[in-house]
Amino acid sequence: MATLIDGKAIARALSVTTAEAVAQMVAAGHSAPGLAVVLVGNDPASEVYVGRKISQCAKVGIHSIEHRLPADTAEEDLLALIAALNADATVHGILVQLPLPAQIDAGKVLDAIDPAKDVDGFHPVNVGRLSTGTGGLVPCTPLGCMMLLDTVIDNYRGLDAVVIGKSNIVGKPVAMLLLERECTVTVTHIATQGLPDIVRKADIVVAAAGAPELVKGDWIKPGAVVIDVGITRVAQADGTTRLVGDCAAHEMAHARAVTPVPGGVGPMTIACLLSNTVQAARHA
Ligand SMILES: Nc1nc(=O)c2c([nH]1)NC[C@@H]1CN(c3ccc(C(=O)N[C@@H](CCC(=O)O)C(=O)O)cc3)C=[N+]21
Repeated sequence: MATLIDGKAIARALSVTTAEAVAQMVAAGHSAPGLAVVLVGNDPASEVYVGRKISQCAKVGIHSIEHRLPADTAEEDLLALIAALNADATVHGILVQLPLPAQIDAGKVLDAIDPAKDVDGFHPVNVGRLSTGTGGLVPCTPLGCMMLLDTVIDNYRGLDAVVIGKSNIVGKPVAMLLLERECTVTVTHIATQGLPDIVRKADIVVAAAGAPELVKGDWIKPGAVVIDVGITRVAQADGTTRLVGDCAAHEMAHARAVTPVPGGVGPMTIACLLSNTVQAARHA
């Protein structure tokens, strides 16, 4: 039976370390790290995630400031808020929840965040730093994926890693992190031809296509490690809903280890956000 990688427990352990780091900073006479969370509009999923981020901040001693803006906010008003947060010395991290409403150019907004406060790691400077392996803030979900992999793999050198999904938020940065560890990395996506056969070669599979149960059991090589980043709420016959990942979870028994959905990558994303906030505060 495949080992279930307990993302909840690993995230909890990381948050304990983060809380200790915060306590040390405060004991040394510094102010607590501050995280500004910006939510534009009222997408229900975003509200749930933002609420979770805020409550986790409180648990580790990070001072969070929530900025809620109406769905019809003009781009220039959001840019003005970002400028104010950049200039505010009590704010060490800035997170603008995505997706943004259609009238706002998300690229412009991410470009406007001070790279030193970009705890999501989405600013082009941090993307460049990741791709050259020269430090910077690393996106939370990819960082969390690597921490989960680290619990079952100690030497990545020469392993075949297949990433499914080419997003700027997960697919591309996680590919960079795997490459840094000297995996042979193949980045695939929903239009990749012969995807099952490519995945069959993988020692490590990171599924981040946002396509529920795309990856079947017979795509997975026996002994492979599977990180399931996908999280989609699907309706069931009885009218209730459930969360499903990008992998057919019940078909993964022959894998060496798998992450559950929920309880896998999701909790790590938030724990890494808190950890990035402390890192940004330390540098400041
Ligand atoms: N600027 C920005 N940064 C983000 O990091 C960001 C974002 N925008 N927009 C949306 C996505 C999605 N995301 C998740 C965070 C936590 C869980 C999470 O905690 N999931 C739990 C609970 C799932 C549930 O019950 O809903 C789990 O998987 O166990 C999931 C998804 C962060 N995102």
